[in-house]
Amino acid sequence: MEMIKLESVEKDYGNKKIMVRALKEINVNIPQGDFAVFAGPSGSGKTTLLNIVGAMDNVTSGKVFVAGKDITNLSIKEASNFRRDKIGFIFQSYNLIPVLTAYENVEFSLDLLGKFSKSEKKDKIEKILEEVGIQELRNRRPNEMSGGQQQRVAIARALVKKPMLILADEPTANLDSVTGEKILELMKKLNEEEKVTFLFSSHDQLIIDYAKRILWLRDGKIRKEEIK
Ligand SMILES: Nc1ncnc2c1ncn2[C@@H]1O[C@H](COP(=O)(O)OP(=O)(O)OP(=O)(O)O)[C@@H](O)[C@H]1O
Repeated sequence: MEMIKLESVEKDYGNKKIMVRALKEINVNIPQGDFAVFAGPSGSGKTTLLNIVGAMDNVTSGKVFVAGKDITNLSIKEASNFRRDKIGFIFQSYNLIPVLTAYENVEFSLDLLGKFSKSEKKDKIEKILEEVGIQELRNRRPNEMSGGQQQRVAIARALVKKPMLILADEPTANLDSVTGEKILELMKKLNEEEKVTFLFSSHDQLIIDYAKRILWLRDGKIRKEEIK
């Protein structure tokens, strides 16, 4: 099954006077279970594409399908439900809630779904904290953890609801290369064992090395698709 399908996607920012065409005639097919990256220089359109796939931004023209659903013209409410139910997000700046502990940050993601009891949540959270290797840090707040540890919490938060798709925007940008590699190994394991589809945006060579599919962007166009 296709997890992501983009058909003739174009994206303009601005108005008639000052217009930036951020994406031009983008056609993409990413199958379920893939480990794919949008790669390319700064300003080439990577983040814009990731935001479109995550229903955080609308296209100017073209069609967007994710997990078999047409998400091209969702209302604000539909888009937010779609993100909550189908997608896990990981950001370069982690975006954890500072007043909550690691455990509570992960719990918050399940609370949004509103369908699990306290003990169901506990089982899921403990399992995922162990899987990402931070069980002993469960009571720490973000400012009491290293960058790599915070990124593990962010991964646990994205994964705990078992999303079909994880979107990760430059997830290794703030990590040293050893920590970045550990995080990527973890993501690869989750991709292989849990069959979660990963889509990255990055110019980090490490992510490009790990990716199974590389979509090379330049000036808002896909210049080359590389499959390993
Ligand atoms: N909100 C916005 N308003 C106007 N132009 C924008 C906006 N967001 C992005 N752009 C423009 O769209 C183009 C693509 O930007 P985008 O952020 O998607 O690139 P990127 O490849 O993710 O870059 P980086 O690696 O620097 O994050 C750039 O020319 C950028 O200046």
